[in-house]
Parts: sequence; structure tokens; C-alpha cells
Amino acid sequence: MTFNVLISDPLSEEGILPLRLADNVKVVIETGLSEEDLEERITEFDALLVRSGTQVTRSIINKGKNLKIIGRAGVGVDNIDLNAATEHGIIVVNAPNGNTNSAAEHTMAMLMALSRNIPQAYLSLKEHRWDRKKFVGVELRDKTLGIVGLGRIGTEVATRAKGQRMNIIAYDPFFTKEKADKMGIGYGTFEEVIQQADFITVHTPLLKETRHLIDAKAFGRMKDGVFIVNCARGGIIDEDALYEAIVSGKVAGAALDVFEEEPFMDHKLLELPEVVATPHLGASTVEAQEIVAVDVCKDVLRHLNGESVINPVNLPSLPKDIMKKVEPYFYLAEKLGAFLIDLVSEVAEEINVSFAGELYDIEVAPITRNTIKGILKRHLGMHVNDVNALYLAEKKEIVVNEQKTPQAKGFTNLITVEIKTKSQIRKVAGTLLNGLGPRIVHVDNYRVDVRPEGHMVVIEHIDQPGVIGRMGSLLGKHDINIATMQVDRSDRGGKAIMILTIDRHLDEAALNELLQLDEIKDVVAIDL
Ligand SMILES: NC(=O)C1=CN([C@@H]2O[C@H](COP(=O)(O)OP(=O)(O)OC[C@H]3O[C@@H](n4cnc5c(N)ncnc54)[C@H](O)[C@@H]3O)[C@@H](O)[C@H]2O)C=CC1
Ligand SMILES: O=C(O)CCC(=O)C(=O)O
Repeated sequence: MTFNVLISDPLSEEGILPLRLADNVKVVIETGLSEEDLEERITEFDALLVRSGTQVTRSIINKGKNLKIIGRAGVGVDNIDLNAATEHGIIVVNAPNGNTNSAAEHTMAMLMALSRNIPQAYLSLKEHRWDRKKFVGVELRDKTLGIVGLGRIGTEVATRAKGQRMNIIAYDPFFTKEKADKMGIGYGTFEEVIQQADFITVHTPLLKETRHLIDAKAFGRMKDGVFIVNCARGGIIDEDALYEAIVSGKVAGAALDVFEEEPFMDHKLLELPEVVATPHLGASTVEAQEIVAVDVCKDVLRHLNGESVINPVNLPSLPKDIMKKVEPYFYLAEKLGAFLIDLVSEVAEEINVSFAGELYDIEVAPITRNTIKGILKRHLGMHVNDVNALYLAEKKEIVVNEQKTPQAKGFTNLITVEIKTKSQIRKVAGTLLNGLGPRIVHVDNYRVDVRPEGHMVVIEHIDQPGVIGRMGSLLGKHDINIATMQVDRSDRGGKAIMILTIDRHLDEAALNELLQLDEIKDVVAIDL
């Protein structure tokens, strides 16, 4: 099978080599497409790769009937409708590490350009003026740099600004006084940071919570003559408020790499001599572009080839060593879910997934997602996947619970799936037998040993002599060969269960005839 990959923003040619070298991938590069063009083009593609230039809207995603993955060659994913992608089961991946250094270096360049009026002085000189008085700057040394958002880039900026002998004070919801002491920088609340800083630089993502984080009220609390740097995202700073704060003299100057609307040709902030700006160049270095493109292309390839990705955005990411431990359980988990929902054949209201034995100590959320996927696929079809399984369960108002216990009833690992419906509670348990693969080991309270694969029949009956024989001849009459059989009972003469694996699907006629036998209470055909 050949996968079609569309690249809709300029990406480093060296970076996309992994895709070009793959023999099952066809790469198409079409940049500068309008939303309408992209809606039309996207239908034939399995993967879409973008930088910040393409807005991947809900309507584009809706049209991507073959779309499996969206790759963002960079960090910020605010140009991708993540909810729409998740709902459609489309995984979004980014390249969070490749441009950290470049963005931090650009921030420092902007900070210095701002403090020493370098762009303004250069322009003046180009206009044949030798004006030294006009461009007197301020030193960075001993000034306080307030960093809002101390993630990858914020931290790198802190390290570099220390080299400029600045005092650093930072705020981040995940930053503590202890971490600050270790890094040799100051810790403050958001309020403290904006009140104490001579220069403020923001390095948060653009989220609902960070939109206009720096607004007129925030400017009001800052020192007079403060300088502002934004190399993160337009929208974190309210541009109208910034304009007013510069005009009023509250803010001495601003260095901006990013804007609320991009791209643009005219911007009122650029009319102010106190503003220095670049057109979103933070990540625009040869090195960063190559790394982010390689990273994202590799993840796209992994996903198209059915492997787990390294940098998922709409799925929790797991370190490689943990993924190695959980991945072998995915098949078993999905099959347990599919088996049980067929057995129940009613709408699930609650699904409880329990993990025992060696699973007690590992991250099991991806295994749960596979169980839910197995359950929902039966009714919602093939578009259910790891990405949208939990979203779809929530949308169907199905409660999903995950539990863990160290005791595994004699197994080294055990996954138990329980489904509650309006009228019944049923459960199935399975294990991964070392060297022998997955097995179903309990159905309700019965003990069995069945491979979760192929055509199966679950028969609930009364434990009486002759049942097995009658059932066997009936299937024989229908030319249905029994491959394996497992039987267990509650007590002698009581309820019993029989699980058969057969060589073909149990058709309606054979099923109905089985139900005619007095001792047989229920028959369910399951195809895994
Ligand atoms: N100008 C450019 O070309 C580039 C811009 N960026 C932008 O920079 C942003 C940051 O990138 P990274 O440092 O790699 O991301 P990151 O995820 O490592 O760091 C973001 C930090 O912001 C913090 N944060 C979230 N909400 C906050 C709030 N309300 N107040 C304070 N801190 C908050 C988070 O806790 C996190 O530590 C990206 O989201 C992207 O938008 C990234 C690369 C290049
Ligand atoms: O793609 C780019 O050049 C922008 C990089 C960026 O803004 C990001 O990685 O968030």
C-alpha cells in the first residue's frame, strides 16, 4: 500500500528525506493553498505535514476521509484544530525539541536588538543619517528579566540571560522555589514577575488560559519603562493594550516575533519606533528546520507503518521503555473488549478495566484505550482508534474506570474487563502467557483457556450428560468443524459454559438449532 503525504508549508528538504526514502510513501509538496484548496486536496491524503503557516481547521479535517496523521514541524499546535482531529481519530504529532535552541537564541537576539535599538539605528544609517544621540540604549547587566513560562525555551533563555549577568525571576505553574534555587534564578508568582521585571519575555503556548495573559491590567502593574519580548505566540499579549502602553510611555519598547494575525503586510504596532519585529523567525534556522522536519517525518512514517509515535499531541506520550512493556498487551486488551461486548450484546453503561500482577506497576492507560477501542469498534466501526476511543466513550455517556491490584489470581499478569448494562454485569479476563501469547482465562466466574482469535461460540448450558455430544453432532450436521473446546461449570448439574473455536462463522440456522436444545440457555457467535 502506498501512503500519500501532503506537505503544505515549506519544510527542510534534508528533513523530509526519511519520507522520500520510504518505498511506501508518495510525497506531494503544495504550499500556499487556501483553506478551500486544502479542503478539496486533503481527501486523497493519508498524512498532512505543516509548519505554522497552514491553519488546519475543522472543515479541512472533516474532509480528510483518509487522513490518519497530522504532523507539525515545530512546537505550537494552535494552528491545528486538535478537538476535530481527536474526534476523527487522527493523531497529531509535533517536534517539540528541534527548535528550542533557535527560539531561545532568537529571543536573546531580540532582547539585545531592543535594548540597543539596533534595527532602528541600522535603518537610520541606511537612510544616510549618522544619529548617535537618538539611539542611546540600556544595558542588560543587573536588570531583572521576568520570564513567563519556564518550559524548554524559557529555561534556555534563563541560562543565556544569566550569561548577560541579568537577574532572572520566572513564573510557570510547574515551577517551584526549590527548582529556582537549584537553577540559581528567582521564583515569583505571575504578579511578582510582571511587577519586578525590567524586561519581560513570554514563553507559554497560546491556550485559552494564556490568551491576553498580558493585557491592559497587567501593563498597569508593570514598572514604568518596562521592555516586552514576545517570541512565543501572538495573542499571549493583547496587541491593542501593548500599543496603548507604548504610546503612553508605560512600555519603553517591544520586540515581537509573533502576532495575533499572521501573515500581515501592515501592522499598527510597526508604526511605533519603539517596536522591533521579525516575521515569525524564531525557529527559522537551518539547524532547527532540519531537526523538526526529520523528527516529524519519522513520526509520520512510524504511524503509517503501524508503529507507536514519539511525540503525540492528542495522546499521552510514553517513554520508549514503558511503551515496550505495554504494547504487547494491546492485542489482548482489544480482543477482550470485542469478546465481551459481543457476549453482552447490549449498550454498555459502564466499563471497568482492572490490571493485576506485573501490570500493577506500569502505565496502563494505553491498554485501557485499546480495550475501549475493541468494545466501541463493534458498534461504531473501523474509524474507532486509540486516539478517539475515550472521546467516543464519553460522547456515548459510557463511564470508563481503570483499577489496579497487585494480586493476579496465580497469573503473572491479568486484565479483567467488566461491562455493566441496564440489565447485566458481565466480565472477561485475559492474560499474556509467557511465550504462548494471549489467552482468555475467565468468562464471568468460569475458568477457561482460549486463544482470543477467529470464530468462536460461547454456549451457556446446564451441566448434564450428553449435551456436549448433541451439540457436537448438530454442528457436524451443519458442516462446522470444532477446533478447540473449553468447558467449565459452577457445580455438578448446575450452570455451565462451553467455549468453542470453530473453522467458520456460526451461521443463524446453526445458532437457532442449538438454542432448540433443552439444556442450552444461550448461544453467542463471536468473530474476533
Ligand atoms: N517564534 C517561534 O518561531 C517559536 C515559537 N514557539 C512558541 O513557544 C512556545 C513555548 O515553547 P516550549 O518552551 O518549547 O514549550 P514548553 O511546553 O516546553 O513550555 C511552555 C511552558 O509554558 C508554561 N505555561 C503554560 N501556561 C502558563 C501560564 N499561564 N503562565 C506561565 N507559564 C505557563 C507551561 O507550564 C510550560 O512549562 C510554544 O508553545 C510555541 O507557541 C516555539 C518555537 C518557535
Ligand atoms: O514553523 C515555524 O517556523 C514556527 C515555529 C513555531 O512557531 C513553533 O514551533 O511553535
